[in-house]
Amino acid sequence: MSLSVDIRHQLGDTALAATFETEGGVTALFGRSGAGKTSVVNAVAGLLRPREGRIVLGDRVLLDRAAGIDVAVHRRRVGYVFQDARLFPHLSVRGNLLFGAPDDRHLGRIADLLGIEGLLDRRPRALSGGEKARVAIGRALLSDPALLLMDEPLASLDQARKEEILPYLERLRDEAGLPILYVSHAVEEVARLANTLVLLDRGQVVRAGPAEALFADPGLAPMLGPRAAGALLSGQITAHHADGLTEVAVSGGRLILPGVGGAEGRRLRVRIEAQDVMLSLTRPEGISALNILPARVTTLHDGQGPGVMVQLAAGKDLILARITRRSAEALALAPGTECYAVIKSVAVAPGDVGRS
Ligand SMILES: Nc1ncnc2c1ncn2[C@@H]1O[C@H](COP(=O)(O)OP(=O)(O)OP(=O)(O)O)[C@@H](O)[C@H]1O
Repeated sequence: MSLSVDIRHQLGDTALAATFETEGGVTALFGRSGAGKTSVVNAVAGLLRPREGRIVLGDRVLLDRAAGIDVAVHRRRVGYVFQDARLFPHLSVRGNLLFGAPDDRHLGRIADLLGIEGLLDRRPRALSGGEKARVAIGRALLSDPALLLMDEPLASLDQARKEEILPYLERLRDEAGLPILYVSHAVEEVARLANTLVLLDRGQVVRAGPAEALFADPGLAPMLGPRAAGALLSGQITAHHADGLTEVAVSGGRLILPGVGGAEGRRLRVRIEAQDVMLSLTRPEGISALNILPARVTTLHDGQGPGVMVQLAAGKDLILARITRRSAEALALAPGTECYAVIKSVAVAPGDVGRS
């Protein structure tokens, strides 16, 4: 289901002006603190009432200032998951899940989707942070929403709990069939989940579009953080090896990655960080790195320091490599240069690999 947002509002000193469209899946709102992410989500929920604009979900107009339409919060059919789970302490997990649900028909399916079937009779105080987050997501889903809003749902969790929940969020994205507007300022999370990326800065949308294209854009690296920049490759598991490595076919060749779970044939999204990619003009021999992909330089983008971000085409995928300007000059890299992208297997962390 599509969502179209086109709003303007004054927030103190910040002029919020957000325009973007998405066809469904996960749309991530990304930007630094104060960029306006929560305000956009609140406007979609109906909690913030923009001075001007239009918000349309599927064929329902939620807001149209010019036409005098402003649908009330409880009629918008949006589920909202906050950073802190906000569960009711006096209700069991079952009671929390069914609070606001029209009936309990979907309780079993949603509890199964989120892996909380065994927790239904517990009270929130007897849950871990990750379990609380999953119950909060379940409660939002059971209210029969047409759209799910998630404002930093993992921000209060440690890395291990985040890793625990991300696969459930991927399932939700792929199986629940409802659009998700997802606020985060964690690049890894956005890289795992987003189909569409909306980059916000000081209240304005800087860029909006398909996540793969934006992650591969060297010009956006400063905004994502040069150390966090990295392209997304789509691949498919072809074999699990006895030494714990997994072979993944990508359009430009094959990658050997450390222990990726999933059956052969499973489609994956792999994030390769730009700082983990080396470039060579000849195919390297006698090197420990297991991944060597033939590639062609498409663009070079100067950073502010001594670094340069190189975008390469490897098959149908784009890769980013962050190298020094000195190296780029020594190799005489220019658009069209044929080279090899060299990636250490262990540089790809388990959190960089997700379902696609
Ligand atoms: N009611 C308000 N009155 C005045 N200014 C506001 C109000 N609400 C938000 N702002 C300002 O608008 C800007 C955007 O805030 P918002 O909470 O949407 O940002 P955010 O990107 O979600 O930030 P964070 O990542 O810190 O949650 C901030 O500068 C904030 O101070």
